[in-house]
Formats: sequence, C-alpha cells, structure tokens
Amino acid sequence: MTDPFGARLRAATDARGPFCPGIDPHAALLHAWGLDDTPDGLERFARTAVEALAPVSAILKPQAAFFERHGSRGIVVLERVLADARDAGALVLLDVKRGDIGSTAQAYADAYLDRSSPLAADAMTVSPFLGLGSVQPFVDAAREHGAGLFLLALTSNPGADQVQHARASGGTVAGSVLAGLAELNRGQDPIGSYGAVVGATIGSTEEELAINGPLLAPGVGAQGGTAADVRRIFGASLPDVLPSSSREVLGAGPEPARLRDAVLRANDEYVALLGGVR
Ligand SMILES: O=c1ccn([C@@H]2O[C@H](COP(=O)(O)O)[C@@H](O)[C@H]2O)c(=O)[nH]1
Repeated sequence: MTDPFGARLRAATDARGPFCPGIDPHAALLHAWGLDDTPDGLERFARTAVEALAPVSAILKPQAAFFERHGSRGIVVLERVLADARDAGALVLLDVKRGDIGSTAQAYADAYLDRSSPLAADAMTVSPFLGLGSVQPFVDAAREHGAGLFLLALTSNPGADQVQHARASGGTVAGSVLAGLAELNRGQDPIGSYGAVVGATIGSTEEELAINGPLLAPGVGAQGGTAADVRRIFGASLPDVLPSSSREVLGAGPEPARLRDAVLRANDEYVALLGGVR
C-alpha cells in the first residue's frame, strides 16, 4: 500500500528542500541547448533535465503541453520522463490542468493517477472551474492510488482575477476552491494530499491559504516572482509552499552541473526563508 501523496511529499521536501523545478521544453530552450525542435531534440532535452534535476529535487513538474506538441513521439518521451524521474527518487507532478464532466474526468484520472497507466504521475494539476463537484473523480482516484491533486485557485497569469476573484455565494471563486481543499485535507497528518496552485506573482491575497495541503507557487523567475514575493504572499503557510520555476532553471542548461546547482541554490534560498517561519 502506497503512503498518501501528502506524507510522501513532506518526507521528500524535508530531505531535499521545497523547490519544484519545471520541465518545460520550449522550442527556444531546445535551440538554446543546441537541439532541434523535434522529438529527438525533445528526448535529449528531457533526459538531460531529468538526469540532472531528479536526484536533487523532491518533486519535478513536467508541463504536458510541451510534450504533446510533438505528437505521439512526444507522449512517449513524457512517459519516459515520468518513469526516469521516479527511478531517480523524485516525485512527479504532471502539469496538465485537466477538468471535464464526470465521465470524462474519470478517464483523465485513470490516465494520470492510476498507477497501472503509462502516464501515471504522483500528482496532477486540475482545473476546478467546471464546478468543485466536477473534480470528484480526480479526488476518488487520488485517494485510491495514494496520489495528489493541485487545483487551480489563484493562478499566476495576468487577468486570472477576472474569474478567480469573482464573487459567488458570499466568497470568491478562489476562496471556494481553497475552502473545498481545506475540507478534503482536514485531519490529515503531516499534510493532506490535495493542494492548491497559488502563483508567486499574485501580489497579495486575503484568501485563507492554510488548507493543510501543499501550495504550488509557479511564476518564480521568468514571470517575475521572487523569493521575497513568496514570503510576502504565503506568510505562515510558507512551510507548505513548493516554489516553482521552469524557464529560469532550464536556462542554466544544458550543462548538468549548472542545472543541478540552480536547483540546489533555489532549495538553499527557500530553506533559509523557512527558517524564519518554522
Ligand atoms: O498559475 C499557474 C499554473 C501553472 N503554471 C505553469 O508553471 C510553469 C511556469 O513556467 P515558467 O517558465 O517558470 O514561467 C508553466 O508550465 C506554466 O504552465 C503557471 O505558470 N502558472
């Protein structure tokens, strides 16, 4: 029986630090690494990134879109990323932002959370904007397979507030997502398996971020978020935050040692930040 994702994540971040490097093989990064924007280039890029980053990271976040754009051969590379990262001791959060009606959500959950699937990850990102009830198949699958979910709540993109700050039945849309997560994580120790995505670029928020679950904070680096922003936004919830950056880290490649150093530096920085909170 696999331990719940929350427990596995806490053990991994205690051992390696909270920083979550993203694997986003942009065409521009492939070129910067001297590779072609082809499935072969993608494979070389992904293998180099996983070999360098997985042994020093608690959790990696491949972005599915950059693999899908290469068609079926890109999906094969993604399957390999998932397997190799896990073999190297890292958890994998697949950033796919899925969400749909119940029967289709079930198929997505089977694809990304069922351990017998070739695309199974330890956790996945989910869009709750079809209604919180629409995520139930993901919740059930995560519970069955010891996996985790990260629901979009306060995303890092400009204009996210149009939807996420909208008010419905008293609170905001983001607030109701966060409240739903807090309910799912209630009583879980050391931390629940149901996380939220809260961008490092959001400025400030009055929403309750203490959901007893992990808080993925993308937007560090290329999108302008900094460690100081992470400290200001998350405050007392800092111990549950996974600061995440893709382009900034990958820009250190293709030298494996430089990629590794970028992650080790980021982990040192966030562990130091945590010193003031824990
Ligand atoms: O609110 C969100 C949710 C997800 N992302 C994803 O994170 C990475 C960010 O990449 P950078 O190169 O560090 O900007 C990317 O995969 C996004 O899809 C996000 O940025 N914001």
